[in-house]
Amino acid sequence: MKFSANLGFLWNELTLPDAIRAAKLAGFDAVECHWPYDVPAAEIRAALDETGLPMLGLNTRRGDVAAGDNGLSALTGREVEARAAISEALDYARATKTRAVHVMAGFASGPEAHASFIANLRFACAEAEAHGITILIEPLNHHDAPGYFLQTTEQAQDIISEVNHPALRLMFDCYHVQIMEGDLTRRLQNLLGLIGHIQFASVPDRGAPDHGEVDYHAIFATITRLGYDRPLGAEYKPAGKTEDSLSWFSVF
Ligand SMILES: O=C(O)[C@@H](O)C(=O)CO
Ligand SMILES: [Mg+2]
Repeated sequence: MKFSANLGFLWNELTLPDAIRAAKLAGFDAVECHWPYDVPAAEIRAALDETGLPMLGLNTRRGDVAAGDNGLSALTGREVEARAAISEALDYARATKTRAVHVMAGFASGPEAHASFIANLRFACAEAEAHGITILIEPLNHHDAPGYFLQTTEQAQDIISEVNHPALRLMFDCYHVQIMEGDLTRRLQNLLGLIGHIQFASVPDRGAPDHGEVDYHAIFATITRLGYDRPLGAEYKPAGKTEDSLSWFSVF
């Protein structure tokens, strides 16, 4: 198996360039992050070049986090901000050779929110395609993100088929999908052609994948059997130091 360190959670006490170096030292094959915008892209690019690790993904800005925003692209009336966030993320991705941008929907519901999300995703896909960047959408669970627009893979599947653009893919985060829908093995199998990236964490505590209600031995075996060989995103919250949370790494 190949693994990507999600630096939003792993080594998040370090600067992002140093976290990239720590992931390399620990033996990860790739990295991904959440919101890298406080760090000049050139510094990230230098750390990636130095370590040889690819950056698999980053997220669009959430908006006004202090006011409760968690993404902008499904927010009717906030299209200008949403598209600025998408363009900013794509520029940052190009400058760092990051492969995918996760377009965050935000807290919203209903047909207007759906229409806004579709229109903003079409904008994102058209911009991304020219640069070979993938656009990801990710269902989040309703305990961690109550009221988030995108909550299930079924809803994501409908959105992907309505947008109907080759740049748009599903971020299948096993942690969120297990909480909302379960049936991980069948869902991975059925959605394989739509999946752009897979992430994992224990359920329900979002820790390392060596405990909890999901048997990651079985899930990773399924992913391998399906022929998916890209790095899987370790997006979990270490109980202590990241280095002390990595015993699962040699097991899988
Ligand atoms: O699962 C998550 O929370 C992340 O993948 C993310 O990008 C949104 O916060
Ligand atoms: Mg995730």
